[in-house]
Parts: sequence; structure tokens; C-alpha cells
Amino acid sequence: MVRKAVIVGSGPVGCLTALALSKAGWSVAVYDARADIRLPENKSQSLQRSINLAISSRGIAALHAVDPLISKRFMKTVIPMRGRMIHTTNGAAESQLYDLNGQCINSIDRALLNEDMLNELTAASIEVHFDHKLVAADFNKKVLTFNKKTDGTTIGVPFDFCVGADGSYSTVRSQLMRVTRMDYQQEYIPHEYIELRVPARVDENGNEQFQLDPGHLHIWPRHSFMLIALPNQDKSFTSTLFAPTSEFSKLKSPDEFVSWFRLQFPDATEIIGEARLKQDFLHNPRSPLIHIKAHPYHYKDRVIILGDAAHAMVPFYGQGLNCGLEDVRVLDVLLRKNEVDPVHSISGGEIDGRLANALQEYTETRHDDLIAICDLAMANYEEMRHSVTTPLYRLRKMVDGLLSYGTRFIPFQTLISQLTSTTFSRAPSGWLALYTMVTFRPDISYAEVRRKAERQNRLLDVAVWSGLLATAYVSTVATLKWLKT
Ligand SMILES: Cc1cc2nc3c(=O)[nH]c(=O)nc-3n(C[C@H](O)[C@H](O)[C@H](O)COP(=O)(O)OP(=O)(O)OC[C@H]3O[C@@H](n4cnc5c(N)ncnc54)[C@H](O)[C@@H]3O)c2cc1C
Ligand SMILES: NC(=O)C1=CN([C@@H]2O[C@H](COP(=O)(O)OP(=O)(O)OC[C@H]3O[C@@H](n4cnc5c(N)ncnc54)[C@H](OP(=O)(O)O)[C@@H]3O)[C@@H](O)[C@H]2O)C=CC1
Ligand SMILES: Nc1ccccc1C(=O)C[C@H](N)C(=O)O
Repeated sequence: MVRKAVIVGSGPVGCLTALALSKAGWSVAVYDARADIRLPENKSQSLQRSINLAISSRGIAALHAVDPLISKRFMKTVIPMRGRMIHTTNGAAESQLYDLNGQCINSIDRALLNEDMLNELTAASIEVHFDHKLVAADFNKKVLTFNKKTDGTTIGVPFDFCVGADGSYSTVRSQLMRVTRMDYQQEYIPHEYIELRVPARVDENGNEQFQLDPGHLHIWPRHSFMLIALPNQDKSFTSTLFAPTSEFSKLKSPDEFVSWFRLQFPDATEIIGEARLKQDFLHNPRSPLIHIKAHPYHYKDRVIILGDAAHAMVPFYGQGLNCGLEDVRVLDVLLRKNEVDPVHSISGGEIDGRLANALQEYTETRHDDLIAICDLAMANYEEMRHSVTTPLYRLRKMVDGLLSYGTRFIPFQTLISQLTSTTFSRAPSGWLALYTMVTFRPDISYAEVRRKAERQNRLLDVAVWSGLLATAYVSTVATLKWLKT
């Protein structure tokens, strides 16, 4: 008999998991607390979080590993961004490329991505039950309890394998804590964000045009806070202001907000317009930023948490979703490696040793990667809002560029074709910039990225100190010689 996998959450991570497990032969059902976001009457629900997001190599590689055609279809809807455009206070703009070989990150509409993934589930005849909120789970009896929003009734859903992809406030995770000794850490950072829309401009021929270069992710770094903007297909930009709550609290009215905004971002004020700024300030939510670390991610042979449910991170590296999709690729490889058989029948209290091993291996091998990217994401905030403006940062980018020169470039198509059967390869020799490894090298695990970056930093420190000592030695010897003469 084919065993049943129940996925909780139909966000991008839940959808990709459903596709991967269905392809592997499981009977799959997906449950989500929300209504179907594809229906016109529910569209507003899908607009709660960022309008667009940046998808890059790790996310694309994961989509490709599950189904190359899906990743091809998604890539048709993205806008490539080849670098950061840094906007200074005096209105100047400077482009900083993301990668020496011209690789890009890609702006994608969040709602469209999620809707397309749901359509993939429909095409694969996977059951999706909307308006079903998980309220309890008995992982020993293998039964999930859902509350049906439509009539308020409660139903019990039996499962063989449960995947929790139910986001940062995961109920699967909280139920998992009742049966495992889970270490858990949740932290709200002192910053929050609000989204502001940069509309398209209408040119002299009546056509809509972008107001900023769509080939860049725009950043207005202001040290303790920053504004960013990512392009949309309709020629608008979604701009996000990240700032400490203490800064936001000083701005009591829309007028105060606009005066402050004009002072900090005069050029952005012009393209957004004061009236729209006031409206967005009044109507758009100011949302908190959270990061979550947990361990382990599984229980026996029957439940695992993936995506934000396992590791919500601050959005500053643009990696949260990429990492969540990568979780699915890693799990898929481990299920195949351990020869998990979805048709194998398990009776009563029996444990499926292969599935248990695969989940154990997932927890053991993935934890360091997830901690590494959560920490790197936090560090990238400092880089984006402050370091990008400093001469030392520019010098470091130049040094990285020079030192990477001899390192072999592996085209993305070659990389992803190798990734269907392995989790990660060994870090390659040669110099690679941290940003390149995090964003464009899905063959290197996040933990290995961090280790290699630390090794490279130590080498540079040694080189700089040796250079300084050598200079000091030579000048001292020269001075002594001169004094003797
Ligand atoms: C401002 C911002 C910008 C971001 N930008 C980027 C970016 O550029 N690039 C990037 O890679 N990542 C980005 N992220 C992170 C990204 O949004 C998340 O990592 C991603 O949405 C996680 O996907 P998920 O499928 O795990 O969870 P979600 O998208 O949160 O989906 C969870 C699903 O579970 C459902 N659910 C929740 N509770 C229950 C329940 N009890 N019962 C049933 N269903 C339930 C929800 O309704 C939802 O549909 C950003 C995040 C923020 C906040
Ligand atoms: N890393 C980060 O900083 C952030 C990441 N995100 C990601 O974006 C995803 C989608 O966000 P969005 O659609 O706006 O979802 P929400 O943040 O609105 O939350 C989704 C569900 O979680 C529950 N929830 C919300 N806030 C809390 C809380 N403080 N404590 C307990 N439960 C809570 C709500 O359940 P109920 O209906 O029962 O109230 C809600 O239905 C999140 O799930 C998360 O994965 C979101 C915010 C920040
Ligand atoms: N998508 C985001 C959302 C919020 C904050 C940053 C991003 C980024 O993608 C930043 C990009 N990786 C950068 O380093 O320039």
C-alpha cells in the first residue's frame, strides 16, 4: 500500500515538498490554514508579507532538482538584478556588481510564485485542503487535528509521514516540542519594516516605465537604517524601509514621517511622491523581524519541519526562501540515499528504519548550515546599511576580485545538473568571495561557506599584518642607517 505524506502549509516550501514526495511515489495531501490565494476574493490575504523577493541559485537549483521544467517556467517571470545600486545622501548612485562572472539574483513576485506552485500541485493531482488550520498533533498515534474554518468543525487526519512547512509560527514545531527534547531559540531584532510602493512613471507616449534601473537591487544605506527597492513586472518597485523601532516611534503622524523621509531619502521621496508615502505610512503594516533556531528538526520516522518553520531568518541576505527550498532538495537526496520506500507497509508501532535514518541524517547534517545562514543573514544587514559606503569595504571587494581571478568558474547549468544526487560537494580550492559562495554556489553548504570565508579572512589578516611588519622593519632599518651616516 502507498503510504500517506501530509504536508502542513502550502507556502513555497510546502508546495515543493509535496511535488518532491509525490514524484517519489508517496500519496500526498497538503493542508493550509488560509483560503486558496488563487481565488480573486482571497487575493488580499496573499499580500501580507513582502510583495516580491529575491530568488537565487540555491532556490533555483532546488526547483530544478525536483522538476527542471518548473524551474524553467519560473525563470520566465523573474527580473534579473546584477548588482546593488547604492544611493548616497547627496543623490549620487553607484553600481556594485554581485559577481565577477555576471551572475544575478532575481526579483520574483511572491504571490505569483506561490500561485504557480499551487497550480503545479493541481497539475500533479495532489490534494490541497485550504481553510484547514492545524491545531494539534499526536505524533505517536500519527494523527493530525485540523480546524475547518468554513464550518468550525474539527477533523482528525491520519498520516505516515508529516512535513511541517507552516512558517515561522509553526504549529507542527510547537507540537514536535512535546515529543522531542528540542532546543529552541526565538529572537525579535530591534528593527522592523514597512513596505512602500514606487509607482511606474508614464512616458511621453503614454507607456509605463521604471523610475529606477530594474537591473539592480537599490539600496539607500543610512548606517542605522536603510531603504531598499526591488523591481516588479508592472514596472513598479517594492521598496522596504528597515529601521529600529525606536526610530519609527519618533514619527507620530504621516506628515512627520514624510518630513523625516525627505530628509533621509530626498531622491526616493521624489519618485514615490509625498501623497503615496503618507498613504503607505497610514495603511501598510509595520512588521517585526524574527529569527528562529531549533534542533532537532525531526521525530523518529514520522515528522520533520522545513523552511521558516525550522529556521526563520532575517531577510537581509535574501536567502530565507532559497534556504527553505534547499531544505527540500537536501531531504529528497537523503530519502533516496537511504532507499526510503513509500510503498513499504509499516504495521502498528513498527518503525521504518530507513526513513528514521534519513530524517536523523537530515537533522545531523543540516543544523550547522541553518545556523550559519541565520548568522550570515544578520551580518549582511550591517553590510547593506553601513559597510557598503566605507572605503575599506570597497578595498575588500577589489581584493576579493583580484584573488578570485584564477579560480575556475563553473557555469550554473553545470552546477545544477550535478546536484540531483548529492547534497553538497567539497569546497573548491581557490579564492571565492563570501557573497558569491552564499548566493551562487548551491554545491557548497552554508556551513562550509562560512568556514572557507573565515579561512580567507585569516589569510588576509596574516597578509596585511605581514605587510605592515615588513614595512615597519624596512623603515626602521632605513632610518637607523640614515642616522648612522
Ligand atoms: C520582508 C521579507 C523579505 C523577504 N525577502 C526574501 C528574499 O528576497 N529571498 C528569500 O529567499 N527569502 C525572503 N524572505 C523569506 C521568505 O519570505 C520566507 O523564507 C518564505 O516565505 C518561507 O516559506 P515557507 O513556505 O517556509 O513558509 P510560508 O511562506 O510562511 O508558508 C507557510 C504556510 O503555512 C500556513 N500555515 C501556517 N500555520 C498553519 C497551521 N497551523 N495550519 C495549516 N497551515 C498553516 C500558512 O498559511 C502559509 O501558507 C523574506 C521575508 C520577509 C519577511
Ligand atoms: N524572518 C522574519 O523576520 C519573518 C518571516 N516571515 C515569514 O513570512 C511568512 C508569512 O507571513 P504572513 O503571511 O504575514 O504570516 P503571519 O505573520 O501573519 O502569520 C501566519 C500565522 O501565524 C500566526 N501568528 C502570527 N503572529 C503570531 C505570533 N506572534 N505568535 C503566534 N502565532 C502567530 C497567525 O495565526 P492565527 O491566525 O492563529 O493568529 C497567522 O495566521 C511567515 O510565516 C514567515 O515564515 C514573516 C515575518 C517575519
Ligand atoms: N531580498 C532582500 C530583502 C530584504 C533585504 C535584502 C534582500 C537582498 O536580497 C539583499 C541582497 N542579497 C544584497 O545583499 O544586496
